[in-house]
Amino acid sequence: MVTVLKLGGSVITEKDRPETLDGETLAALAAAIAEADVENLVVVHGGGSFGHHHAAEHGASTTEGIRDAGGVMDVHGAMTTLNRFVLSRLHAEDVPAVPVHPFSAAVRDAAGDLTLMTDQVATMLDEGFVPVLHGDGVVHAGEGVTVLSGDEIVTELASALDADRVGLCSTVPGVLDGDDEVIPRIDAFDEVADVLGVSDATDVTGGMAAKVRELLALGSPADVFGPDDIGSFLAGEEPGTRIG
Ligand SMILES: Nc1ncnc2c1ncn2[C@@H]1O[C@H](COP(=O)(O)OP(=O)(O)OP(=O)(O)O)[C@@H](O)[C@H]1O
Ligand SMILES: C=C(C)CCOP(=O)(O)O
Repeated sequence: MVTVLKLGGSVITEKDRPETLDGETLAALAAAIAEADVENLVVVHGGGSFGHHHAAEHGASTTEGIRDAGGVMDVHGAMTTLNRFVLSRLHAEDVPAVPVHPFSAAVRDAAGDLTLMTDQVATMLDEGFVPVLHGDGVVHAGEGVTVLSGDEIVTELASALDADRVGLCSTVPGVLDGDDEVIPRIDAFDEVADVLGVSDATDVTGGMAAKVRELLALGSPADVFGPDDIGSFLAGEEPGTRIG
């Protein structure tokens, strides 16, 4: 049984303050992961105020690339810094977390289609590690380096590893309707298109609307929930919004 869990950048960082960690929330999430102790867990984290801030400054998105190495390193470097913070909080809870930097393991072709290497992730699981991937830059034929969202990594991993459970922990308790109530289930984009928006903070990968689109394309169910529900998700429940 494989579980893919994304820790949203909006949860583990202060998304409206450049390169600012939300250390307290990250520590609480790490403690919940340690306590649940699920087998075959892959963690992916988003960019928050680390990746999105630099990507926006360089005019980068999932389709618009960066062509200079300094710009690439601003984005990738900020994401590896955030990855270090995530790893160290997990290590503090004795979770056997190890890094995987997607910049060196992925490519987009000229049509924008992604190839992500996942054999190393599968072997890390077999060897008892918890691989920790993250949103990153990705070399993109004809564009230089574009942005690779953690959400896209989640769906790629879920398919490649044939994941049984997929969870996205964001800053909201689920996908919200027009009255800010959690929508329990989404089966089609059109059902919710008018309430879905981008992120409140700087975000180059499309916020909740892009997340729902990406998860519907996965073809198996995924749960979107808030930080208070991570324990419930890891215990096998279905908190928040079930998508697909
Ligand atoms: N209908 C909606 N329901 C819930 N959130 C919504 C909705 N429409 C827009 N949003 C915004 O989407 C945000 C979640 O998307 P975002 O991409 O910021 O999440 P994340 O994955 O946690 O962060 P990151 O992209 O940095 O990893 C919410 O914080 C909210 O601002
Ligand atoms: C902005 C960068 C580099 C990563 C974005 O990943 P996301 O926060 O999961 O959308």
